[in-house]
This record gives sequence, structure tokens and C-alpha cells, in this order.
Amino acid sequence: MNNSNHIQWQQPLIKKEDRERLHGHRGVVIWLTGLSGSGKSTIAIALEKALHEAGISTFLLDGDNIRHGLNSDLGFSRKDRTENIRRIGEVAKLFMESGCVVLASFISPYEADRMKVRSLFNSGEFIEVYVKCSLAQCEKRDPKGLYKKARSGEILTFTGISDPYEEPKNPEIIIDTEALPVQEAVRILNEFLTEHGYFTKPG
Ligand SMILES: Nc1ncnc2c1ncn2[C@@H]1O[C@H](COP(=O)(O)OS(=O)(=O)O)[C@@H](OP(=O)(O)O)[C@H]1O
Ligand SMILES: Nc1ncnc2c1ncn2[C@@H]1O[C@H](COP(=O)(O)OP(=O)(O)O)[C@@H](O)[C@H]1O
Repeated sequence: MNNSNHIQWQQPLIKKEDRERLHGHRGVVIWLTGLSGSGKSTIAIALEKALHEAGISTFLLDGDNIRHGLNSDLGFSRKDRTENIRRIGEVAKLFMESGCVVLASFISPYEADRMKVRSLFNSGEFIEVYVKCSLAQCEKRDPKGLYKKARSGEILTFTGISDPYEEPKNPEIIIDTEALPVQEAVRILNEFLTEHGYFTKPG
């Protein structure tokens, strides 16, 4: 039953801007989308380390990990992927509002689902990063042996093989991991955040 008619929004005294002042930087979501094996987790983990060492409050949300807990009831049908991304979008927003730099690493294969997540945020709070890598290269890397299983039919509806991946239409950043080493991707993302004022102490 939907009880939303009987729920009222509570207005807290402490706002996002107050928490950002405490952290000394802005809250933001860096949303990494791309094929399995494109390098999303590798880049997110390396970026988080660099930011943490620079004194930035971070939180990493990663596909495999979230699917062990919060989203353990979801599979890989179109409907479940959409619900997966919807819930993660809400979680990312909570962490962003806590004043953290959120690194969200999910295949998130559907443009409409990513756009819905984006619509939860104000301008500048959501940065979409397309971690670009050809299917051939992802399959060559196959870090978890999943492409092999997808080709043999052991895994059904596998992104890129038997399920779609829709390339982002207007991502803020494209990182081509066939051309750039991990540390260069980290440098580019760090530079973007610095140049756009995310690390300056909010007034
Ligand atoms: N069928 C199928 N298709 C794609 N991926 C699969 C599948 N089955 C399991 N896995 C593993 O689950 C990880 C992707 O989870 P996500 O939550 O990021 O997927 S999605 O955004 O809901 O499409 C994905 O992680 P990454 O390889 O890091 O992308 C895989 O390890
Ligand atoms: N330039 C690069 N950027 C990111 N990962 C790379 C790069 N070159 C090679 N790799 C390798 O590709 C694999 C990417 O795996 P992973 O980060 O788990 O991808 P995803 O999270 O997108 O599934 C890792 O084994 C990583 O070491």
C-alpha cells in the first residue's frame, strides 16, 4: 500500500551547505558508467585513494558490493537494472548531501536510468563520467572471467554480449581507458574537480 499521502517532509536545521563547510569542500557525485571491464572500479578506487590522501571526505559505491547487500534482491533483467540504478541514485544523493565526494561505479547501461538519477541533483552536483573502452578490449581484459561465461551461455543477459549498453549522450567527461593509463584518468578527474571549485572551502 502506498502511504505517501500521509508522509511529511521534515526540515532539518543543518543543511548540506553547513556540512560542506565542516568538510571544507563541496559534496558531489562522480558517476562512472561503462562496460564491465572498462575500468570503472579501478579508476574509482585509485581516485578515492588520491582524494582521501588529500583530506577529502569520500564514499565509494560499487556495483558488485551494493549487489551483495542493499540490492541483493535484484538481478540483471531490464526492470532490475533500472531499480538497481534508481536505489543507488537515492543512496548517492544521501551521501552527497552529507558533504562527501561520492564515487559511484555502475555499468548503468540505460541512458533513461542515468538521466533519472541526474534529475535528482542540482546543477553541478552530478558529474557523469563515461569510462570508454571497446567491447573487444573489455573482453580481452575479462578481469573476472565473466565474458567467457557470457560467450559460453553460462551467464545470460550480459552487458555488451547479450544485453545492451547505451553510450552516454552528454557526459561531463569521457575517459578512454584504451588510451589513458589509470593515473592519467585520476589526474584528469582531480583536475576537473579542482578547476570547477569543488575543493574550495564553501563560503
Ligand atoms: N549479466 C550481467 N551483466 C552485467 N554485469 C554482470 C552480469 N552478471 C554479473 N555481473 C557483475 O555485476 C556487475 C554489474 O553490476 P551493476 O550493478 O553495475 O550493473 S547494472 O548497472 O545494474 O547494469 C559487473 O561488475 P563490473 O564488471 O565491475 O561492471 C559484473 O561483475
Ligand atoms: N587504463 C586503464 N584504466 C582502468 N583499468 C585498466 C586500464 N588498463 C588496464 N586496466 C585493467 O582493466 C581491468 C578493469 O577492471 P575493472 O576496474 O574491474 O572494470 P569495471 O569496474 O569497469 O568492470 C582491470 O584489470 C585493470 O587493471
